[in-house]
Formats: sequence, C-alpha cells, structure tokens
Amino acid sequence: MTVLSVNVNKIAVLRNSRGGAEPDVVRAARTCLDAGAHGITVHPRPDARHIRADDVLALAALTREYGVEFNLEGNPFAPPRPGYPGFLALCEQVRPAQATLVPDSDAQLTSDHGFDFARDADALSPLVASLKALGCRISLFADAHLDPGRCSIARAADCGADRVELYTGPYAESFACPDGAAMLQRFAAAAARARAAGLGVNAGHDLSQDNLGAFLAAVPEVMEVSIGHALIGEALYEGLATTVRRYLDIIAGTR
Ligand SMILES: CC(=O)[C@@H](O)[C@H](O)COP(=O)(O)O
Ligand SMILES: NCC(=O)COP(=O)(O)O
Repeated sequence: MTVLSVNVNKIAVLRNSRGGAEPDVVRAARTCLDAGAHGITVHPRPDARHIRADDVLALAALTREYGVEFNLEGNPFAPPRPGYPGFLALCEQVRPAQATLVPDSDAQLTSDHGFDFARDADALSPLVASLKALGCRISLFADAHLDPGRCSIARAADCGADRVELYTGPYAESFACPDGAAMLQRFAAAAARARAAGLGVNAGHDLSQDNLGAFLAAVPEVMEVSIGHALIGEALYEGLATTVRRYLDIIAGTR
C-alpha cells in the first residue's frame, strides 16, 4: 500500500503573499486528512518563504490529533537564522514521525537534486543517528535518474537511513516524452537497488494526477508519495477534498 502525504507548502505561499492568516494552513491540512490523506508534509525553508516555524508546531499538533504521519523535510546543514531555528532544532521540538533530509540551498527555487552519498555519507551519518534518537524515521532525498555509478542510492543505508525519497522531478519532466519509458526504467532499477540494500522507498516532486499512476505501476515498491505543487494547483479547479480523493483513487487503482 502506498500512502499519500499532502505537502501544504503552497497554501502558505498564498497566505504569505498578503501577510495575514488566510488561507489557513492547518484548515487545509485538516481538509486533506478528512478526505483520507494519510499524512502531511511540509518543507520549511530558511528564508520562510512559505512554511514558518509556527506552522510546523501547529501541523505537528494536528497530525498528533489525527494520529497520522507528519513528514518534515529540510536541509540539516542549513544554519539557523532569525525566524528559522534550523532543521534539527525543529525536529527536536516536534519529533516528526518522518524526517526527510534534502540537500537544497537557499538560492534554489525548489528542491532539484538528491544527496551525493559518496561525498555526503560521513556528514550525514551522525545527523541521521541524532534524528533517529529522537524517534524519527529517516528518509534521504536521492537521485534515481542518474547512472548507478553517479547515483549510489544503496549507500543511503550506510548512513543509517530507513528510507530514500526518489526525486521524481526528472520523471515528471520526461513524462509523455519519447524518453519517458527509459526514465521510468531508471527509477524502477534505482528503487530495486534501494530495496536490496534494505531501504524503504518514498517518492516525490512534481507528481500529479497525470503522471502518478504510470509511476506507481512501474515502481511497485513505493511506500509513500508526498505531493504538493500539482495537488494544490489542481484543487483550485476541483476542490481540495475532491482532489485528495482523486489521488487516493489513482493509488488504489495501481495497488
Ligand atoms: C523535497 C522536495 O521534493 C520538495 O518538493 C519540497 O518539499 C517542495 O518544496 P517547495 O514547495 O519549497 O518547492
Ligand atoms: N517531497 C516532495 C513533496 O513534498 C512535494 O513536492 P511537490 O509535489 O510540491 O513538487
């Protein structure tokens, strides 16, 4: 069974554009959970462009109330700054069920690559151990579209991680293009290598109602998808609860 964690970053983008409290991130997350979503994801950025530290606390309380997974994403190496206490400090405060570590920098528009485990493993290992001591499951954002030599996904296990999250941006980009089938094969092979190394497999970034079904059909190991940008955009036309239910139907149709 693949679970759906809805990323509500984009609700906060809209709210912050006017500086008030609407649209309400917690109400949106509650609507998703009432519609059947299995969990909530956020990725607070150090520049607080969308989700802020106070949102993280409020969503942690909400997910506790519902007894569902809270997935907190972020770069553990980004230093704290006013308004952003740092990823580890946030995890210490709210103890998310899952912490997804992502190697993004401030200047990035969005997450656009996974860890280079050959280079980053030594720095990641103690962080993973600290976060696991807080009771978090640890997932590491990973490239799946690169050649195995350049994408040593199995090495996430050497860092002590429980799972990897396959960065699906390149899949979404290639969807419906001539190289789409070959790209899917890369993802299926990367997922199989991760499973063989004892890792669970999550997936996310630019997944949508259009491309999710084909992905899950080709990569059967996926335990969780986190979806935000497309889902919140589609909800403008279809309503948030209906959109969440459509994603759940897509998942059910592939399982
Ligand atoms: C980790 C990841 O894939 C990102 O998709 C992220 O959670 C989205 O972040 P933004 O909403 O800031 O683009
Ligand atoms: N981990 C991916 C995520 O949370 C959502 O990514 P996107 O759907 O906003 O691209």
